[in-house]
Amino acid sequence: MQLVLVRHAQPGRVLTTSGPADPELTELGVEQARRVPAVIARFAGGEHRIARVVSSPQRRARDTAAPTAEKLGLPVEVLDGLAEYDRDLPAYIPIEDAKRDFRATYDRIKAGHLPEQIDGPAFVARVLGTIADIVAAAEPADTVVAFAHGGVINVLLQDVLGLQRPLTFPIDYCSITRVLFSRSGTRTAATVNENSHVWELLPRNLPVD
Ligand SMILES: O=C(O)[C@H](O)COP(=O)(O)O
Repeated sequence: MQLVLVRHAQPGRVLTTSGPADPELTELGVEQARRVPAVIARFAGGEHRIARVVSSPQRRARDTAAPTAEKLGLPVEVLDGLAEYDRDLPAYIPIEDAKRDFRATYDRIKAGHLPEQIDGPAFVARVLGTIADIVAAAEPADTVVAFAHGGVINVLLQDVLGLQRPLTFPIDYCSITRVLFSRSGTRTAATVNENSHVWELLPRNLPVD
């Protein structure tokens, strides 16, 4: 089966809140999310079918999933285990803002490490367990589309590729990463961070005023 992982679109910045930060998409994020359905629909055809659309419970992932699920005529199945490592934190700073305003946090992520306050092994076990359940429930010709997060996608890639650090890859908003699971148990990272469908909508590629 093929697992197509889509990182959520750009969310807003939430700095102070009484509970966990759960930002909505920005206008740019909504536009990015609209680019996803046409790309995903190409994975259906022949004996291949898109069997499920699953999502992290966080709003930025669910709202990114919505246009794709609508185009496919499938529900968005929320899976708690696909939540990002930051789900209980009271702040969300988009990575392009962190680069400017929270340099130490940004540098730590870019060096491949989860934030200090995160229980890394518990996060990895929760994500890998959830993905193992998705794979076990799928038929060999199925594609499952999972809307998730940079950390979730990275720790799966770490496991599949045997990498040392949890956060090796820059995973762009609405980019697509595909992992193949064979009947015999072989796992293959087919593509990582495919982003041409949103290239000019990525913050670093926007026109400079
Ligand atoms: O890149 C980030 O901002 C962090 O890894 C948080 O993950 P997310 O933005 O993909 O939820």
